[in-house]
Amino acid sequence: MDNYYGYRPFGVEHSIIPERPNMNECFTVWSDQMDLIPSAQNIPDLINSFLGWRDALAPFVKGILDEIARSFSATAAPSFKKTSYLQINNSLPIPLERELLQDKHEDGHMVTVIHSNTPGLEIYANGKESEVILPILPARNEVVLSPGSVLTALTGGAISPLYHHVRNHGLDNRQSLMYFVNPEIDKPLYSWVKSSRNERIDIREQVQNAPLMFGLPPIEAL
Ligand SMILES: O=C(O)CCC(=O)C(=O)O
Ligand SMILES: [Fe+2]
Repeated sequence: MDNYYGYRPFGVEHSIIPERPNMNECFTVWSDQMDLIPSAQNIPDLINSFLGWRDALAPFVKGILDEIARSFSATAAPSFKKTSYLQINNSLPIPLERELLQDKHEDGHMVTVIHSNTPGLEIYANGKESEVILPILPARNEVVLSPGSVLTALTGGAISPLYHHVRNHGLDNRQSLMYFVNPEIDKPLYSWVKSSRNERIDIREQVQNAPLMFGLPPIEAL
């Protein structure tokens, strides 16, 4: 797929249906694979800021995931660097008739670390069908950690995915920066909790194929 690494224009990615694309353009940095980004050599400052942010977040994410894994009697969380990526979304200024910049979704990853500079993000506080929808705006020195359906699979359903959408406030300078964290898939990845048939399920296919729901290609181990 063109436009998967580096700059991705508006129109490629959707949350529910392709006819309603997410109203933002993106820039993504996957793993350490700078050679996949067109013209990366011309934008070293941008790339280095992305990697600096990723390297600051990775130990924090590992600490939290290890703690969760241990509470389910797993030794540690799976490695995640090669299958995870940073993405900045630049929201497009559009008329308020379009209520949502991104429709309701969960990210389909293990966790997402989010920071945004202006309001818009709203969470379904009591699960997918929640009637309580709360705006979330991290302070300048805060991030939001959002669980996705891969963590749900790992925990046998104990941790639900956090459904959210992005409201259009008609702002012309809204950016959000996400670290989308996926477990590596070079060897079987078993859920931490046994199924009702007393088995541990290999969840690699789920990890790999989750982005298809947004019109994006499967996860690759880079
Ligand atoms: O823009 C935001 O605040 C969140 C973006 C988001 O949910 C996503 O890209 O998956
Ligand atoms: Fe999201």
